[in-house]
Amino acid sequence: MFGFYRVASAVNKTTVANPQKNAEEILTLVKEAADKEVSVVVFPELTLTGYTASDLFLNQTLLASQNESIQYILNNIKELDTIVILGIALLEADRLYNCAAVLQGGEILGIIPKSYLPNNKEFYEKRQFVSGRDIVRTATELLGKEVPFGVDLLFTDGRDMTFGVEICEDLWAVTPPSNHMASNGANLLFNLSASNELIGKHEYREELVRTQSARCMAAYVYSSAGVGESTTDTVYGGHAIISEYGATLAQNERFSLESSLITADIDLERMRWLRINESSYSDGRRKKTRLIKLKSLPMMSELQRDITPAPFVPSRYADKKLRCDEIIHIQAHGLIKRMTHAHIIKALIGISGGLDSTLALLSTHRAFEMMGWDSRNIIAVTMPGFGTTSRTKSNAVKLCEALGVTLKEVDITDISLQEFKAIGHDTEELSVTYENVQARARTSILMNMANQEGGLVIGTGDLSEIALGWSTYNGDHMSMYALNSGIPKTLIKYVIEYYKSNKAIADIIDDILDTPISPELLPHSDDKIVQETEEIVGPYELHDFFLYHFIKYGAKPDKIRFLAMRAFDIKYDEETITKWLKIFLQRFFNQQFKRSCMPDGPKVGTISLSPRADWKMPSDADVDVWLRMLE
Ligand SMILES: Nc1ncnc2c1ncn2[C@@H]1O[C@H](COP(=O)(O)OP(=O)(O)OC[C@H]2O[C@@H]([n+]3cccc(C(=O)O)c3)[C@H](O)[C@@H]2O)[C@@H](O)[C@H]1O
Ligand SMILES: Nc1ncnc2c1ncn2[C@@H]1O[C@H](COP(=O)(O)OP(=O)(O)OP(=O)(O)O)[C@@H](O)[C@H]1O
Ligand SMILES: NC(=O)CC[C@H](N)C(=O)O
Repeated sequence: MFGFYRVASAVNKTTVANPQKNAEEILTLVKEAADKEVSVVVFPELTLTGYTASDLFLNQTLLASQNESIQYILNNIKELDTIVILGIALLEADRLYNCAAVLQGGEILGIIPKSYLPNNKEFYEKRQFVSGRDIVRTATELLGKEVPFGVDLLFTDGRDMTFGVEICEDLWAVTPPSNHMASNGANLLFNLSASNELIGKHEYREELVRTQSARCMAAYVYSSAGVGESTTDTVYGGHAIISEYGATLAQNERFSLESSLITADIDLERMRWLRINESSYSDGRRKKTRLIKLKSLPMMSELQRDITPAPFVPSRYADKKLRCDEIIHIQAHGLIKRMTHAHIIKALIGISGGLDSTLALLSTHRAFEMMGWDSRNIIAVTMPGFGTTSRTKSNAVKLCEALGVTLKEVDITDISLQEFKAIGHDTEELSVTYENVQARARTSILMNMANQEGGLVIGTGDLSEIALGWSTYNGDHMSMYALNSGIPKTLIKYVIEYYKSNKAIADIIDDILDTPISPELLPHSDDKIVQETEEIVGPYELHDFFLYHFIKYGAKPDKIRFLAMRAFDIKYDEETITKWLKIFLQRFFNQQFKRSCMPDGPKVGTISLSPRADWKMPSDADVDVWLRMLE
């Protein structure tokens, strides 16, 4: 389903040194996983014997019993598609290896030995096992059959999933084997562990799993031994973790007295496309691997993963002050460098009482504060036209007064009427010409005033408008420094909201946030806004969602629609989402020419559309292939 797979981490209740009893518990969990449409389920290290069997591993009876239990499990999973990864002790060439066995449909597909054996303090694995670090391109015999054996094994379904397996300490080593597995194409990594609990260790463990998933641009599924393991010297809490690209998707409650199983729906298609976008991934050294083909996997009937409707906005758990301060600092530092370099001490901003010019003014003001510059050198220009309402104008004026910046007013009605006359435009015809004449008049005034004042014009257009080309070419599209160009509309609102911590402007900001988004280019009716942007181009929350998935993961339109339906639930139906997604794609393609010559401006989040840095695209590319996916 659009590159999603359900994976599970199981922690079985263990009976040390009793493989047959453990096999029964394992089978119960495997059946639960299969019922939940899980593709792969991973169990803890040395699952069948228990990790803490110690010198009993050196006794023939335990090993024989373990192998019988493997056969028993194979017999019982013949009809299942779910892949099962178990920890086993393997006798090979008269040495004992601590291994992971990958089982599917009654067969062992491969066995991977542990590379790094912990051998200090509470761990003494080298007493029983040897490292399999150098085992490559070989096979072993188990239960009368030849099975691929080595650290070079990867498993693929031939579609979006390729996985590799490592064992506990492997992840804690300086160079975990999963690094190489990921470099060779594994986008899903499993770890079978036995990690005892010590004060604070679980936090470090989770961090390790999470950061390894980020470093490897993969999903990482971890299962550690738990209840029933020997407590002779240590206690095992049974930690299960599923992370994907730096985020933990699921984690269990440790210290459970029963078996547990957690699942998560991971997006492996996303991992593949992220990697294509990272040159350091492509530069990773490749080693020789053996790719084992999996049989068909269970199909997921429904996605069980939360998709955020506001991917650009920090989650409610994030520290708002930290996030906003970071954004404002990036903006302010961009502007400070530009102004000091150009020996310019004044900044000009067309101030409309809308969201974008409000943020541009606030962040410019913050930059001036940081530098101890006189805020009167910020020249805010209000330029009322045919559509300007008293609400927006008065908010603009009040904000400038509260911030102590210089406020100037230049009415653009006469200039616009003169331009209409000069080009022979009928003033009753409220066309795009009518709108753009005003937008261009404002830019022309700002730039001419900048020459007069020796100042720099601050651009206000945001990332969402830049994506949609919702600006007038060579009008508000142009400036000397596009301060908001890296911030999408949904994030602009979030940052402006934060500025309310300044009590002197809190009420004004509330009203600005409450005003419908509008270019105010068409004549108002009874001082009311007649032109609501989101009714014309569509809701910005949808466009920001589309933009994020389109750029960051190169997602196909049908997947973006699927994700949007999941994220927005009943707020928008499929027809509405499809309609605005088509508009997004059409505008994104046919408005590239505006981006190709956009002014400099700071990148703020992971997505920018600067033609010099992040996004290079022909201005005459055809959008049909993308639109067809929505038919
Ligand atoms: N691929 C291409 N390469 C080069 N040029 C291309 C082109 N496609 C069209 N063009 C040319 O570009 C021109 C069209 O672009 P342009 O003149 O900008 O005009 P256009 O994009 O048609 O109109 C601007 C729109 O932005 C809205 N707006 C303006 C200002 C502020 C806001 C706001 O809410 O913030 C919104 C305004 O309401 C209007 O609907 C045409 O003359 C066309 O020939
Ligand atoms: N009445 C006005 N006075 C001064 N500048 C204006 C006026 N109207 C528009 N502008 C300038 O043109 C830019 C684009 O206009 P627009 O109205 O779309 O933006 P906004 O009001 O700042 O924000 P939003 O697009 O979120 O409503 C503004 O940010 C502002 O710099
Ligand atoms: N079984 C192991 O390899 C355990 C070692 C590892 N450092 C841990 O405590 O998680």
